[in-house]
Amino acid sequence: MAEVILKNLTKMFGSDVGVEDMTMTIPDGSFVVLLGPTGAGKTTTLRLISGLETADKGEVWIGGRNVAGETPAQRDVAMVFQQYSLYPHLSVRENLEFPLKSPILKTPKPEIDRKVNEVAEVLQISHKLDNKATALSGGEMQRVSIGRALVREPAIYLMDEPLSSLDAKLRTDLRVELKRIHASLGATLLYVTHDQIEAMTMASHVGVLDHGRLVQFGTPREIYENPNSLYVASRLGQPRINILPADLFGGGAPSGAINIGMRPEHIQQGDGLEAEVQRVEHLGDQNRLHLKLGSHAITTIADPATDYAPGAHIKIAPRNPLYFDAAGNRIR
Ligand SMILES: Nc1ncnc2c1ncn2[C@@H]1O[C@H](COP(=O)(O)OP(=O)(O)OP(=O)(O)O)[C@@H](O)[C@H]1O
Repeated sequence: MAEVILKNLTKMFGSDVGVEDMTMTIPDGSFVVLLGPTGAGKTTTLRLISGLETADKGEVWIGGRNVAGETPAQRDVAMVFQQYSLYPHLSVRENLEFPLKSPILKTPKPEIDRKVNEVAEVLQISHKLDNKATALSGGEMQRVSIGRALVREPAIYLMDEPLSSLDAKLRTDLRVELKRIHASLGATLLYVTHDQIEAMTMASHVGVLDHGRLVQFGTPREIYENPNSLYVASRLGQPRINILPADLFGGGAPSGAINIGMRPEHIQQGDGLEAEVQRVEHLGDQNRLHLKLGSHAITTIADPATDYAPGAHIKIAPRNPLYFDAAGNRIR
């Protein structure tokens, strides 16, 4: 496995920004998750690393090598797409064997069998090994395409929302498996997802993209607790952070603050301003309260034993709030 470094990488599509001046180090053995809304440049970043796309400017370094001019095969990356990409005329086993049969790798047959069986087991598709790839459900096909990446030990795995087409149970299982595979292989992974839980549970580092630019890079905890902008603060956290006028709760806001940001769990109850409960969601382990404070909607959480009903009044005050200036930059 290898460290991957992007230096001032830029890719334009006509006047549309794909990736702009991106500099990022993906440490050897890390699990980096890219977050950002649609069009932020996540897929383009993966395609530039894999060599499926050529940069206008900047460099990609894999394992200490500038890979400019190398083909995707020479770069030794394994890519998993959101949509499965299998050879329909081959069986599941043949699809899984395919990457190992590459003339560059020259993998011995017993090693191929061992790898294929092991990966099939992890992905719960052992009983389908002799099926034609087309005789599978969508979820099974996606597992085979993940398997085709996992049989190899490339410099880096590049995964573009690989679990998004799977059902909730399988997603949870595979999340755990991917994390285990990452730990046991010491693999380097760059992973794109829109799923908060995937990002928070799997990532060693999170990179947040905005219009092709990397706007913050850090551990999931750093990104969650110490976002450098309102944009980054809004990318993690479900329910989302509450963004309100900075002076809503009276003094205390630093000069230049326009907005106060309060995560749902950072609202103290029993003190402060009176809000009205609009709606309560009972989630089992917690109650989610939707409040109205003047004209503002606020979401917070409460102990599952509480029995607030719509119309009830509750006093709230910020605890460890974040403050942002007019441009959305964090000021405290
Ligand atoms: N082949 C292409 N031709 C033209 N424009 C492209 C091409 N690929 C990407 N783009 C543009 O580049 C920008 C970044 O796209 P990209 O697919 O990298 O975003 P993304 O963050 O992966 O989005 P999503 O979450 O929807 O997959 C978008 O504005 C997109 O329209």
